[in-house]
Amino acid sequence: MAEITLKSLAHTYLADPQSPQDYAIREMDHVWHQGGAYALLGPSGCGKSTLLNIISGLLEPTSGEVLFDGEVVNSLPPEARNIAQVFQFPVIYDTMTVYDNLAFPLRNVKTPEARVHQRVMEIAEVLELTAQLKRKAKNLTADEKQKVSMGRGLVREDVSAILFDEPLTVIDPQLKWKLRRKLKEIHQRFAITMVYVTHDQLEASTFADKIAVMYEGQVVQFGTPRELFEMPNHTFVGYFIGSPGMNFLGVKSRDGRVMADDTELAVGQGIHDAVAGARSANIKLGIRPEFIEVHAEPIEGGMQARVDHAQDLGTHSIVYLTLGKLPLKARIEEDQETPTGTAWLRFPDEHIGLYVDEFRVEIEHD
Ligand SMILES: Nc1ncnc2c1ncn2[C@@H]1O[C@H](COP(=O)(O)OP(=O)(O)OP(=O)(O)O)[C@@H](O)[C@H]1O
Repeated sequence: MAEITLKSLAHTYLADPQSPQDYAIREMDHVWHQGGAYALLGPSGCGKSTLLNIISGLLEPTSGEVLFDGEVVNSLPPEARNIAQVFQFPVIYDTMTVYDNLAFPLRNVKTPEARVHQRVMEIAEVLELTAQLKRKAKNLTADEKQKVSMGRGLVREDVSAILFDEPLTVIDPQLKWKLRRKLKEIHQRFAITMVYVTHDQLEASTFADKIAVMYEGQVVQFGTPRELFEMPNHTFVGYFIGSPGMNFLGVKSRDGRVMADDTELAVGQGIHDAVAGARSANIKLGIRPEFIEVHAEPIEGGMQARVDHAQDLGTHSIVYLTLGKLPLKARIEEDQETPTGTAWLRFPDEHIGLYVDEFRVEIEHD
């Protein structure tokens, strides 16, 4: 088992890179601590698989170092790194039985047969494969094959880490939820470092204690699901996490007021000072739909907005609003009145994030 450190790591697939855009991984430093359950979350093409393949040794980075427990492993081939990897599609031996497939990684490292049996039975039980153990892998369903593939990744206790690259893609939605819970259970039982790649925020937050959000080849935030929700560090995290994502309004300071386009925003002095003091003209105010106060009647300090429509989602509604010329989304709970026509909005200062050149800045509240 190992702590995995990435030091000044960068990777490009191009022979002659000219700009940061040419890098699949832009220079980064990151630590995956021993025993953690982590997710690597980001949209298609942000560099997740590239990063995983660098850690497992399938790919050599253009620059920087990969360290396992402080030892540089850049030149070690995958088999010497002692990493188990589970891919999107099953990697199993069709002609072998399920039992032999699960036993394979253990027999490969000369594990005594009694121990092989113990481990195979244990993993088969957790993954509910016991009844299939004697069957040939080729006769299994796609779901069952992927479970065997995951079992092969999980069966060795002595691995440095287990890397999962979107392992539940081919799994039926009902079973997906169950398998995620199983993985979590396995993690808690065996305390192996696990890194789980996905583009699905729900999948990431049900599995991981901490999530690394990747965007354009960079980890833009590494935090608990709650931190990512409450304090997104980067506009991309605000937009990507949450459903719907965070509202962002381009703002500037004019005559002592905070303006979004031609609309004055009712916000505290601390926010005004931060907007006025920003070193760039790219300033965005971010507020989550959950934190916008929406009133059906005028209230003191409320900003008047037009209600365009509401989407009833059963336990809550999403209201689509226009403030001045700017579109906004707000979440209204079941027991709250959904306004029609006009609404009055308040942005509580403590729930406002301010982003300069896309990164969150500190606000000194009064
Ligand atoms: N073998 C390759 N040769 C050239 N470019 C590649 C190669 N593999 C990936 N890329 C490019 O590197 C970038 C990162 O790709 P990567 O597959 O790591 O992203 P990802 O986040 O895993 O995406 P997905 O979820 O779609 O697999 C993309 O721009 C991709 O086109």
